[in-house]
Amino acid sequence: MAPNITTTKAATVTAKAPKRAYVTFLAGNGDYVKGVVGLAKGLRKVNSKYPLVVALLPDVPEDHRKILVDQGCIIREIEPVYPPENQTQFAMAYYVINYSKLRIWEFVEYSKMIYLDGDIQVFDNIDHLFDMEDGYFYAVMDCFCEKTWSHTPQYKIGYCQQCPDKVQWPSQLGPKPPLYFNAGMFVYEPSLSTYEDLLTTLKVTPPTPFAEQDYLNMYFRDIYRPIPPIYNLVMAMLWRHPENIELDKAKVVHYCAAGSKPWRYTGKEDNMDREDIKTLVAKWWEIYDDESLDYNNVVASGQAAEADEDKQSGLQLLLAALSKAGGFVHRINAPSAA
Ligand SMILES: O=c1ccn([C@@H]2O[C@H](COP(=O)(O)OP(=O)(O)O)[C@@H](O)[C@H]2O)c(=O)[nH]1
Ligand SMILES: OC[C@H]1O[C@H](O[C@@H]2[C@@H](O)[C@H](O)[C@@H](O)[C@H](O)[C@@H]2O)[C@H](O)[C@@H](O)[C@H]1O
Ligand SMILES: [Mn+2]
Repeated sequence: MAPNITTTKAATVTAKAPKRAYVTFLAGNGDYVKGVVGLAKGLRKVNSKYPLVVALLPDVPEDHRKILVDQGCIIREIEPVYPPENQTQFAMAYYVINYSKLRIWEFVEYSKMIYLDGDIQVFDNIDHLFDMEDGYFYAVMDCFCEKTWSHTPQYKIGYCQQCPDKVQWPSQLGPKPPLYFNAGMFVYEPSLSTYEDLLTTLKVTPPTPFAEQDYLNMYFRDIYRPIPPIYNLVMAMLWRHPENIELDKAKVVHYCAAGSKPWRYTGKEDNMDREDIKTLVAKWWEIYDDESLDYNNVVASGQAAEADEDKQSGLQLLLAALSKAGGFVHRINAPSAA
């Protein structure tokens, strides 16, 4: 077979493909930037094809922005979104800033995105989630068993959608609530009309304890499709519903249990002395500390590979010419897909 010398990089690059990216959210000058760095390196380790966009609030300091750019992230500043004034107690005080996550619907240069919290790590490639059918909102079902849920009727009667048959939903409480997702990870399609409607509807919606998570659950309830818990392992599942979890198959881990953020981990809080938790925290640090996953190092080795490729294609042109001229070249490898 003659080498295909007409397949140039430029030709491949201009082929139109829907744009996709991962996206996370960063606020403040604290240590969550470490979470985002860890996530960027984790996505690189599993060879994700798509970049990580960081939607950040104006209060993220310049040195943190630089760290992120140096890690290959695309940074996009967003304006904070505040819920209407109200007496509501959030499950955590800082959840109030999480309404700002709604701005990511504005990123319409991408047709589909996967949102990941900064306290998430990926241990396996999940690019295939972009191929799921358009028109739905995909996320993993949450668990209602931790203290953070103590304000809810679900918690009070011991009902959890993870084991819906253990405690039956009492008819006195009305119809069973719709499936409820954890908003630390979801697959969605940016859209300006959805974005505007999300923000307009928020203005007339009283804030609730789980902030934007409750709101997104309400807003997308008709198009929500649950995906398996391996795509967002909410840590409490390990002790609340071990029968629903295959830890060795988990692709995405969400360090959301109290005391589990790897960069703050002390092991002292409830359940934090478990061996599985210690291992997951150690696995996060392994990625964070791995210098070979730093963007600069990966780019450098990538450039070296590209240079080799260029040399190779130059060589191939030469060989092709020679083969035409003399026919003494028996076998030439076709260039690898650019
Ligand atoms: O000071 C903060 C608090 C939160 N976040 C972002 O908001 C997300 C949601 O908060 P968190 O993950 O702490 O909530 P949890 O999942 O533990 O309930 C984080 O992952 C970060 O992406 C942040 O950047 N800075
Ligand atoms: O602002 C609301 C937040 O709500 C969520 O919190 C989780 C977490 O706090 C666990 O500790 C609970 O046990 C769990 O059930 C609960 O849903 C998301 O992880 C986060 O991204 C954000 O949307
Ligand atoms: Mn989180």
